[in-house]
Amino acid sequence: MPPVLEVQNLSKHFQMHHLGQRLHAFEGISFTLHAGEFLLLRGPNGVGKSTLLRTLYRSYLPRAGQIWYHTTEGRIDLATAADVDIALLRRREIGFVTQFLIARPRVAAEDIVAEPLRRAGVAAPDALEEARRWLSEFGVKRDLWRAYPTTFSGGEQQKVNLARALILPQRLLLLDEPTASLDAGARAALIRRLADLKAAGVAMIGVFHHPGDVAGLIDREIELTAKEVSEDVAV
Ligand SMILES: Nc1ncnc2c1ncn2[C@@H]1O[C@H](COP(=O)(O)OP(=O)(O)OP(=O)(O)O)[C@@H](O)[C@H]1O
Repeated sequence: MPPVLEVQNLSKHFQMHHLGQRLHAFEGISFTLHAGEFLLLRGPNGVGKSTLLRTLYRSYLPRAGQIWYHTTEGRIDLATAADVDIALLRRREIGFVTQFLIARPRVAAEDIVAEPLRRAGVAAPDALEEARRWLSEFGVKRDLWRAYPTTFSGGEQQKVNLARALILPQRLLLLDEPTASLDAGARAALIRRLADLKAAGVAMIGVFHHPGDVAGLIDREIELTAKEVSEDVAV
């Protein structure tokens, strides 16, 4: 079986023009990830963990390196793929889970959660039933299901976000501190869901404030180390 992801010599820096400096987020990262594997990213604050996840998701472009994502039709380099291909992969195969919900005005919590299933062709009543099951699983109170999350507390928004992000198994999940500010019940529900997804073959790369939460899931770890800031000279 080919891997899901092969990352080769990936580097990223930020050009800080106002300071005349360049900040090296990470250098020469390489790893291979197969279906059902869980990779933990570790390291102190500001070392580049979120930046690496965002680069893999192609929210950021790397300075150098390849991000080979293997599909049934061959492999595609996420570092250089066309935006249209990235959009398609994000819709169908690659998920990014953060603690932040982008709540839209006047869309009910249960509709936000059901949307990925509706898009995948699931009939509306079935999608809604499944959405309610996940809202319940993550501990969102029943009387909030028809309400608009724009007014929810931070933790409630996060639960809606997780229910939506994890309702449909994807091939690759990027997890950026999804447990931050969750209560114990929701944290346990999240870990159960991640374990089920892993067993179903979903490959995952995650950053966790408390890695002990996911200790039973981790197959491999990468420790990012602090990089120097250098003078901003032309490359
Ligand atoms: N868009 C940006 N422009 C400039 N610098 C940035 C940008 N995004 C991140 N950085 C810088 O890159 C470094 C790495 O940030 P990142 O958020 O990846 O760290 P992290 O390891 O996830 O930190 P934490 O554990 O605190 O969440 C930080 O010094 C940050 O200020």
